[in-house]
Amino acid sequence: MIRAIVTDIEGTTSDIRFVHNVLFPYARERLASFVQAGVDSDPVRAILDDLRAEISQPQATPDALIAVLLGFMEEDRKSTALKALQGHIWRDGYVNGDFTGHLYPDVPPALRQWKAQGIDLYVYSSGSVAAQKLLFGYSDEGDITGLFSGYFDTHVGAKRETQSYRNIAEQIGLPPDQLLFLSDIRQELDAAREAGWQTIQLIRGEADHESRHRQVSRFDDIHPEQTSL
Ligand SMILES: CSCCC(=O)C(=O)COP(=O)(O)O
Ligand SMILES: [Mg+2]
Repeated sequence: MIRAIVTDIEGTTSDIRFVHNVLFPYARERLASFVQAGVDSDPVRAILDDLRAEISQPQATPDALIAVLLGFMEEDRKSTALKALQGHIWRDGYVNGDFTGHLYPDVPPALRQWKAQGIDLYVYSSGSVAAQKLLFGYSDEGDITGLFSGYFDTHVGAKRETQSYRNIAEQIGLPPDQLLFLSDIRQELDAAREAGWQTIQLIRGEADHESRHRQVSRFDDIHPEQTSL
């Protein structure tokens, strides 16, 4: 029996094009000036210190770190420091109404139905917890953060590592076979399955013929009350 559902964002609840064509360029264009303006105070100061630790360069200057961050953005590196910084930059965009967090239309009704069935809902994304709360707080359908019982980011580990799902299960406090992970990425689902979780792959675009996970194209094709997913 499924007692909690943990969902990915990019490619699962939300269009990958929103993340790559709206959020990432918005952060890239503002990254250097945001860092330069905030270099002497938190949160920027703390994020730069975390980045120095992440790259083992304790003496790196802010300009050098800006270059590292832009390089990370280029390769879509899931750096915890980069993700924290992006979350702070995106805040302005959401608050100013430059964009709203994209949600596939099938997502909010399904989340509401699962919640009404007594299933707890969580988010796990490489985007920082603050960024996740912004996306769902300023979503196409308004603030839907009330549906979620908790959020996880790379502080629990990377999404393709099995230990991350063990850590999340421990924090949620449920046995892994009562947890369902939803993602578009086969390797993330493989890691969750390895940790004993149930898994479903969202296929919002291109088919994935190498996957051994059950596949659906919409949230309303998911029926967690059925024992056999
Ligand atoms: C909180 S929305 C932005 C998501 C993000 O920054 C990202 O890199 C998505 O990565 P994921 O591993 O969740 O696909
Ligand atoms: Mg994804």
